[in-house]
Amino acid sequence: MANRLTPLVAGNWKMNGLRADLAQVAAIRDAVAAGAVAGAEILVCPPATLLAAAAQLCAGTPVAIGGQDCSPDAYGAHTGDISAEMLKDAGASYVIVGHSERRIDHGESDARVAAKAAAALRAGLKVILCVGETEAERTAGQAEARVAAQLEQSLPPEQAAAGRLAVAYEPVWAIGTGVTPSPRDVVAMHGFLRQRLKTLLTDGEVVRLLYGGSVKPGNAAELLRSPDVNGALVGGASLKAAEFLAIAKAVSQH
Ligand SMILES: O=C[C@H](O)COP(=O)(O)O
Repeated sequence: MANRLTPLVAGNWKMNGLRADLAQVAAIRDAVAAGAVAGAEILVCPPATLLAAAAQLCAGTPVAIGGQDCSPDAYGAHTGDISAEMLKDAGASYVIVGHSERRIDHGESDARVAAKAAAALRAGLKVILCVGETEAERTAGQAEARVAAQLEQSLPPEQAAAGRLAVAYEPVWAIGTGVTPSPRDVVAMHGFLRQRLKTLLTDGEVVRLLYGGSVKPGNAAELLRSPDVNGALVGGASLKAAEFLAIAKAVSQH
């Protein structure tokens, strides 16, 4: 049966944004509060330096704020790291874990990603777990095997995850490149991930599956229209409120 889950449209600002850019968060908040994207849940994940201020701007509104990563540890001698508890305390309700930029830049293993997801859930956050194959893996016909392995090995414990997990499929070769899979390939991979989730989790049918990788206002409707695509994880196009809102509108109108 096709899923009819409330779509989640998440903006990942990555290492972008100064205090002046909080005006974009305020613009998103105002548009969402005015009902511009009714039918979709909206999340902004600014850099850690802006998280508390963004959360303050959006307090009491439907716009959620999230972190881009968290430590597997709750506190301690881990210079530069930020715990899930700290994100929660700053006003976050979500955190992204296992983004390919973290996996590649910081050598994060599936086991470490799973520990981060578990830590986030323990702290009371919702989790967006990212998976995705490289171009070489796709060319070698290993895309499904790769994302299946990442999914299985990065999942937090089932009981903790219930109702608080989303999975983002982000082919590494589509991130920030302007190149996307065909809508047909997105449908195929999301269908595959849905089947895997149903095998791995009792609530696998209702875990939202987001697509990420060069989503823009011009391609959002086409890329995100399948019933197993339950939203988007948007990078570059989330930095400007107008572009992000245009994507959210395209998603919410499905
Ligand atoms: O987390 C977001 C993704 O990595 C997609 O980034 P992008 O929209 O800039 O391609």
